[in-house]
Amino acid sequence: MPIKIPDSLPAKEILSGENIFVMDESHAFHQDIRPLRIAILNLMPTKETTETQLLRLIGNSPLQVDVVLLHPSSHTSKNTSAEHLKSFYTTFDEISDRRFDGLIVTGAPVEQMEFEDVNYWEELKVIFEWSKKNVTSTMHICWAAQAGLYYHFGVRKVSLPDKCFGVFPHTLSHNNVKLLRGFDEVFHVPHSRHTDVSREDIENNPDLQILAESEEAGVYLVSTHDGKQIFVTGHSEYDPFSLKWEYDRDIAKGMDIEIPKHYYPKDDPTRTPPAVWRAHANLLFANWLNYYVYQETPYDIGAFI
Ligand SMILES: CC(=O)SCCNC(=O)CCNC(=O)[C@H](O)C(C)(C)COP(=O)(O)OP(=O)(O)OC[C@H]1O[C@@H](n2cnc3c(N)ncnc32)[C@H](O)[C@@H]1OP(=O)(O)O
Ligand SMILES: N[C@@H](CCO)C(=O)O
Repeated sequence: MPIKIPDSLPAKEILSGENIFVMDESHAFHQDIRPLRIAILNLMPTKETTETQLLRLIGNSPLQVDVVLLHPSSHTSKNTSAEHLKSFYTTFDEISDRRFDGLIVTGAPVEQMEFEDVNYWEELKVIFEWSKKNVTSTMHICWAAQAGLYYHFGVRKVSLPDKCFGVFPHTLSHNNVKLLRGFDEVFHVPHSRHTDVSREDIENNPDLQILAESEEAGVYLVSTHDGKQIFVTGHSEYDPFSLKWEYDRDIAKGMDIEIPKHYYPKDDPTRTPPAVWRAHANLLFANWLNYYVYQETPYDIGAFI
């Protein structure tokens, strides 16, 4: 939340220069407050786990948030019960005439397919197009970041020789960007994917900026200059044991998979992995909700764009 201080206090100029969010009295006086309306398009097979992870992060905010859970109507879920979807989820056609302050599109285990072979791709394209006019800011996570960068900007998806799997150190590629406010100079994020986004395509696109990256895991955070679209290639929302669970699952299937990097103490999978990315995850979501959603969205959501 912004600090409200008198218009003429000297600290105002100093803090504004440091990109600390300061709101003067006249602006604060005119600010109306209402709950935020956020939609989560959950493409993960493990929907209950993912919705819990994302709600935990969204819930860590002083703002009231009304959440609408969406699943793709063109895909029949094998791993989430129809009862769960019927009780808690809706579909895009039910909400397409509404506007949202924020939209989160999750990852999906379809990264090794062509986008066009994913059975909800046509529906997702419609949702991506709709989001440009009907959502103040959209956060795309993991596969959704690859899909969104491809759909909106033609950025290619690239296969990796080995799965990018582990918890990697990241650094900031930009200063004074609101999404990065309060980030440590080095922070950690889990990644778990077989594909990457083309850095070259992102760098050649004047509408995109790389905000954070990792020597080992590559590009992590990308945004449009206006912050309406945020692309997150890792899984900051993952629980402490998500990577362990994926690793154990793949070993049980007999897959030839490397141990997640920088995860288990001394790379020993019998030891308990510490979660070292929680603070980053909370800050990323808090910054997005505050600066890109709450501060940007109009009070009268029906009236924008
Ligand atoms: C790059 C990223 O975004 S990473 C995020 C993805 N990570 C995860 O989902 C981790 C957890 N998931 C898992 O461990 C596994 O997917 C499991 C255990 C849930 C199921 O795995 P499997 O039994 O091997 O595969 P299964 O045949 O059930 O299909 C898995 C999922 O692939 C997706 N999928 C497969 N084929 C298609 C297709 N043609 N079109 C769209 N989605 C498809 C679906 O989401 C499907 O699950 P769902 O029907 O419940 O939505
Ligand atoms: N995170 C995924 C890989 C990408 O589909 C998994 O290991 O299940």
